[in-house]
Amino acid sequence: MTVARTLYDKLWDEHVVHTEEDGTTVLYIDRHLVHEVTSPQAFEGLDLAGRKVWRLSANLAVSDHNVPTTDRSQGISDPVSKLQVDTLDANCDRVGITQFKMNDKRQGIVHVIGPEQGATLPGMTVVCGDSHTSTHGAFGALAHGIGTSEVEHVLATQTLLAKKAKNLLIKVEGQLPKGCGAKDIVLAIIGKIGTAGGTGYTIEFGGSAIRALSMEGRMTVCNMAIEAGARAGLIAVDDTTIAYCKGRPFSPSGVEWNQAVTYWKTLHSDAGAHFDKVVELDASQIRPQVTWGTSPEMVLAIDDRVPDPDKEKDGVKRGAIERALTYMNLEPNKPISDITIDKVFIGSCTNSRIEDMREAAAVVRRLGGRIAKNVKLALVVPGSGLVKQQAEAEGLDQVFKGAGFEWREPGCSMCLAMNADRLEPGERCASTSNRNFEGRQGQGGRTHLVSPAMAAAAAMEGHFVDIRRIS
Ligand SMILES: CC(C)[C@H](C(=O)O)[C@@H](O)C(=O)O
Ligand code: SF4
Repeated sequence: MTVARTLYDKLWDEHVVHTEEDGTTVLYIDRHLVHEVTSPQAFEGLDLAGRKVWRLSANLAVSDHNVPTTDRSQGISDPVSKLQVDTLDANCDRVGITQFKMNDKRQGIVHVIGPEQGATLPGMTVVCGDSHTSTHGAFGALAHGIGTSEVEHVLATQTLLAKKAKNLLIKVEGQLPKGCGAKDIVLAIIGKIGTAGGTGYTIEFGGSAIRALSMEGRMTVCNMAIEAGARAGLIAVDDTTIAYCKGRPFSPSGVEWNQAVTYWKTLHSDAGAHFDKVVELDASQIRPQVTWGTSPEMVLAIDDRVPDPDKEKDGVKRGAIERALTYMNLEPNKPISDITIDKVFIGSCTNSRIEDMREAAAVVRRLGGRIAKNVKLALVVPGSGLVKQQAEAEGLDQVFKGAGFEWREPGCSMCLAMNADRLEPGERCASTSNRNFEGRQGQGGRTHLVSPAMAAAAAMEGHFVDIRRIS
């Protein structure tokens, strides 16, 4: 009798090259995604050791963190950003790695372009020197971030040293309320289990609410597995996965497609497979989520109030609440819907895919008019040139621009302050990204994480609004 295995067990077993007695394993890596921030020293190390890239075709590179999102015809003005982007170009040209350069239509955020190109496929091991590589787990791929020295290791050997994590199943059953989506699911999960809830585990997201999500929604959920403490998040392969992969540039075709699909259909946890921990959420109870503090677990629903530290008995937690409220400049007990904002950012590898663009544009259309007077800047930054092209073909850019939003070129943009897009000290932002740490979007900037629909509504009204009322 064969032992019932989880999806994670299957993906792991399939890629083991060798295991030491202490569990240290040499894992074969199928896809290596490369960006400009974490690769320079890796290429340098390779060079110094006189090594070559083991399997060129397994690599795909793109610059995303440092690229400007405004007119690119004049190049990059910031010297530090320019150096990083130029270095990746030079490294890829020299060793022969396929790269989508800054002015290539296919350029975009690494976690958007991998799936879009079919470079991320079910059953693969996918790594990248970036913590949000967990995104690719939405395809039933074992995907996680690695450090710069590991980037070098993967380039040189096509393998990674790893230890197996435990299995955590997060089941989200039932139907989401109107107006709620994947971002609300994952923020609610993090609110429940905390930012350390997934530490030491690979999370499999399951249940009817997860199965009902599109691939875009599934990527949003897996993207934030890392914010729940897990390096990797997974979702079982089903017809939605297979339909998404069909016909993409790097996807197999013909006989190979049929063979691949046969294998991909086995990529789910077996009935009776053992999970070390199981967490359950009722989708019908999820409300539109807004973070109020400086960690993704500091999250509440739109109809809640800012926490009151005086009501917290645990001294450590009280201190954390007080510190977060001071940084965020929020008074205890203030209704979340009364929080006014200065800027809006719709983008990032969490929420910059075509469905996110559609979701935000639909809210703008429904509310009509222009962005609120107190909103100084509302940015919409598509995740890739191809997302941008598709959105423009659908007229979404016109909807945004007509309402006073800025429609930008693809990149990480205001998700983190590594390029020209940032918050000024004290500014408050409704952001569809994944991290609300102190200074994340610019020194002294204040970030509230929300869904694309919630961000669009906040831009139009100038404060957070209950999207359920306008859905
Ligand atoms: C710059 C990069 C290493 C970093 C990451 O690993 O996630 C960034 O993408 C982020 O989101 O903070
Ligand atoms: S969009 Fe943000 S979270 Fe994603 S890779 Fe870029 S900086 Fe990191």
